[in-house]
Amino acid sequence: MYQIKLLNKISPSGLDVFPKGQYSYAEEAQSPDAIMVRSASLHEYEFEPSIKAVARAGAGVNNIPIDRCSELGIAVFNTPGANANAVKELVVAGLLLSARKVVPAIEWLSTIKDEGDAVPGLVEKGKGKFAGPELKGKKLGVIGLGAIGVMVANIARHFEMEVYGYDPYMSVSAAWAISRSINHASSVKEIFETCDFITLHVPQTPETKGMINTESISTMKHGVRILNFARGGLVVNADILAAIDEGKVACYVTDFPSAELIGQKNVVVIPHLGASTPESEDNCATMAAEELREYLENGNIKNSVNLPSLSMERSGKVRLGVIHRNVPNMISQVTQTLSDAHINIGNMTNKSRGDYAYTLVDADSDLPAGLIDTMQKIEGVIRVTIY
Ligand SMILES: NC(=O)c1ccc[n+]([C@@H]2O[C@H](COP(=O)([O-])OP(=O)(O)OC[C@H]3O[C@@H](n4cnc5c(N)ncnc54)[C@H](O)[C@@H]3O)[C@@H](O)[C@H]2O)c1
Ligand SMILES: O=C(O)[C@H](O)COP(=O)(O)O
Repeated sequence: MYQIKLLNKISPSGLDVFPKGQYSYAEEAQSPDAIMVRSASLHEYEFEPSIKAVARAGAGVNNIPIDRCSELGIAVFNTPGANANAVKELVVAGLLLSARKVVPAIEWLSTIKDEGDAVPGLVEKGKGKFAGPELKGKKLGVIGLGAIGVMVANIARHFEMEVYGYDPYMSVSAAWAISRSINHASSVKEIFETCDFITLHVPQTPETKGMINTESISTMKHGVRILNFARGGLVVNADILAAIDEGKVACYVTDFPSAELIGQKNVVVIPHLGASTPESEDNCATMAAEELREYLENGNIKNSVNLPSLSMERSGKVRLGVIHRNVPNMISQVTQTLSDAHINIGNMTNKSRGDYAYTLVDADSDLPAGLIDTMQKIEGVIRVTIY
């Protein structure tokens, strides 16, 4: 029986992917084979030795200690694109909220709610202070052209915005999906200097952390509107609040609340609702559960963020999955261990990713006792699993 430990609320339609009688899932598990998580932080988590995989039902993996997982031989998965449409739709709302002052206007209405028949007149008299510009004809800069950024760039064209996109690592599939009418920015500086609206769609990494700060804001247009539906850490809150105070930034819309942002003028704070739709919660949970099943049952890897993608049709009697360092002589030592035990290899495949590599072997006969221990002791082998 495989045990899945749930560290966040996971959509039931994803949990239905796990066959009853073969899998159990719960918030507590004695010896979990895998973890399913959304935004809960695993940075302080003591991984049980039984854990072979972590599946993030979502996109961002900055809540997971990827390097530590790799060293423990734990495969980390995410669900690319599964919640992109939900985020895109909320970004559209964010664009409009950043321009049209709808939030403070609604708040103002509650101050005149006891004025009886005078309300309509007060509205017409007072609404002027909530006027805001249209999107049409304005320049939108999209930083990060992945699953979400491409969708945002494309839909903004339907508002007749002039769209600029920046992503030095853009994937081929994103390049196919983006509209030809999007202008290619060759540097992030070009986005900062050119655009009236800037929206962030990059992961939080050491490279992107704090990218919106006093220095970068100083290169932006006066009255720029900034949207952050990616991660709170991309923006230095104190710097953006100071820029709002000076009028340099007209509005900051963020999906990542913190105490200093809530209630501030010209800041719209949303409680991390980007992916909170039933559709995207189902998509993410289903994709994550399918990835886990494929890995736990067959050792096949799809959508891992720390190990290579690798799948092989099942053949032979026993399958071995070996996570090892990406250094010379590993494959030969793995195969030598099998040949020393007179085991014929029916099929095998290997792929590397950065410092790590993964070898899948289908053996034609049962493995003798002790073989796994012998293989596990090879220097550079991190984890050996039988499937
Ligand atoms: N608000 C939410 O609920 C919510 C939901 C989903 C994702 N997110 C956040 O949004 C991020 C993007 O999600 P996605 O699904 O589009 O991911 P993605 O991996 O499809 O796209 C990220 C893109 O950023 C690009 N990139 C990386 N570093 C860059 C840099 N320095 N400059 C420019 N581009 C860079 C990558 O090349 C990639 O194309 C996630 O990492 C996550 O942090 C938030
Ligand atoms: O990176 C993501 O996928 C989002 O931030 C969604 O997070 P959530 O699953 O906690 O809503």
